[in-house]
Amino acid sequence: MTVSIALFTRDLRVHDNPVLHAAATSAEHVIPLFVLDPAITGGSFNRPNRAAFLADSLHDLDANLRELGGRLVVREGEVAEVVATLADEHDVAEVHVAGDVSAFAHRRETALRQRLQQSRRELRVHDASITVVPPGAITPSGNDHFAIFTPYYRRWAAERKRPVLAPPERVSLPKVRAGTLPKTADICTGDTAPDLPAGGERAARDLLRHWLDGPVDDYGSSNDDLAGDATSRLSAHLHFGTLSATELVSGAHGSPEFVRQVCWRDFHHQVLAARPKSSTQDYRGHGDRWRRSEKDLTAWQEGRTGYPIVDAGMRQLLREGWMHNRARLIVGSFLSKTLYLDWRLGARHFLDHLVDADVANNQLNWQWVAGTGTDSRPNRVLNPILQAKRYDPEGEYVRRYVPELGKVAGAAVHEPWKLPEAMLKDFGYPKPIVELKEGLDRFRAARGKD
Ligand SMILES: Cc1cc2nc3c(=O)[nH]c(=O)nc-3n(C[C@H](O)[C@H](O)[C@H](O)COP(=O)(O)OP(=O)(O)OC[C@H]3O[C@@H](n4cnc5c(N)ncnc54)[C@H](O)[C@@H]3O)c2cc1C
Repeated sequence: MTVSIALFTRDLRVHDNPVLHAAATSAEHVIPLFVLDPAITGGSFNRPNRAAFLADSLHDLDANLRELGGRLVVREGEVAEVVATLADEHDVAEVHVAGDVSAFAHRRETALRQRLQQSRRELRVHDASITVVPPGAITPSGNDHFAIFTPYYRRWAAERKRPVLAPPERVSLPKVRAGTLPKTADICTGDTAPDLPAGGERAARDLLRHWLDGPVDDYGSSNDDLAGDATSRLSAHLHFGTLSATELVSGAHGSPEFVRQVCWRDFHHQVLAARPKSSTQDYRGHGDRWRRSEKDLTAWQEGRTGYPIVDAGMRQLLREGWMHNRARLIVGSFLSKTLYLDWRLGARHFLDHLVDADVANNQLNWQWVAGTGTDSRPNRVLNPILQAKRYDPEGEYVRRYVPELGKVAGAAVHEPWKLPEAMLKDFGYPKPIVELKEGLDRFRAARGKD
């Protein structure tokens, strides 16, 4: 009898899963394993919104594996130790795991390899599981990664993608104790966002079907329409791997604008893989000496800056654990440029609340917005009023998330300070915490651009 282990990390699905597929075809029996590692549950990345999504996803994965004749095996403990012990108990020949790019993932892979080597067992790492094109698989001449998106995208688009894999026909377990599927509270305590989406592969596949059935065709013309909410909302599923990016791209090939956007995800992963320190250190420093202001930071976090479009984005984050990409760009520029506060503070707040947050996409998008990353125009500053009028022309998005301004019709909602003083007071909405010109002058001076 041969046994393999499929170690799930952030590939919590049975469809198009190279790890599960290889483990199930390389041995007669497979142990589909998830390990709750205290290094994760005790770390600063573990937050209620993602914990709830993870718990949903694990329960759903278990249900999907049961339909294939198996179930999810759960253990708690240090991952390399747990896997090695289980491998010894069942005389496992191969352990399969997805390749990943964060510093934690690198440490996990090294520890697993070393620990398994002690008992001459093999670790097989599947690099095209989390991204479409494995990080490092394509490089420009003379560099170990692409630092500019457009040339990366050209090469990425031309690259041959692996075929989409069907779920294994059968998942046959050896006799093994299943362990206990965790509830959200077992992973992390604290309040979740009131309108948090559900996790799990079934929810992902419902969204995918709906998305590919029509909305994806309009992506190029509507992805920046804040009120239209016309993006896929698949980001958390891509983060937890309840949907495979390869399958998404393969199904969406008729919408090149959408596929190009998904490519940003691979782009940031290959930057982080080559420059692990860019999760905390400037990718391209400008010698910034960021301001410090608890008051400004709190106003931004709570959505009380006095700029309705910024506040709407920040409150969407608190309500849903998710924010529209255009709003992320606006609030990010506002924090790091208009307020000139350290991008790491913004990234930290996003990590605390975003259900889709991951190190590559969050930290490197923050660096892009702050001009310390891969943006070729690092000193551009988004004017929140112009952005609001362009991407929320009727003010609908703002009224949805800033109810105090619910009675202000049309685009007037973007400049409440122009309303009669008494009316504004009645609404209880704050005055702007900074003049835009003051913020712009300060930023330009700091970057030596005045
Ligand atoms: C400051 C800031 C922080 C961000 N933090 C994250 C994060 O932690 N996690 C995250 O997944 N995305 C992040 N993004 C990127 C983007 O905002 C989200 O991926 C997107 O809003 C998710 O919604 P959607 O699934 O409807 O996207 P869609 O527009 O439908 O796009 C489809 C998929 O493409 C990928 N994608 C789209 N845009 C980007 C991008 N700019 N960078 C990387 N991948 C992208 C995502 O996986 C997304 O789900 C951030 C952007 C900014 C400006």
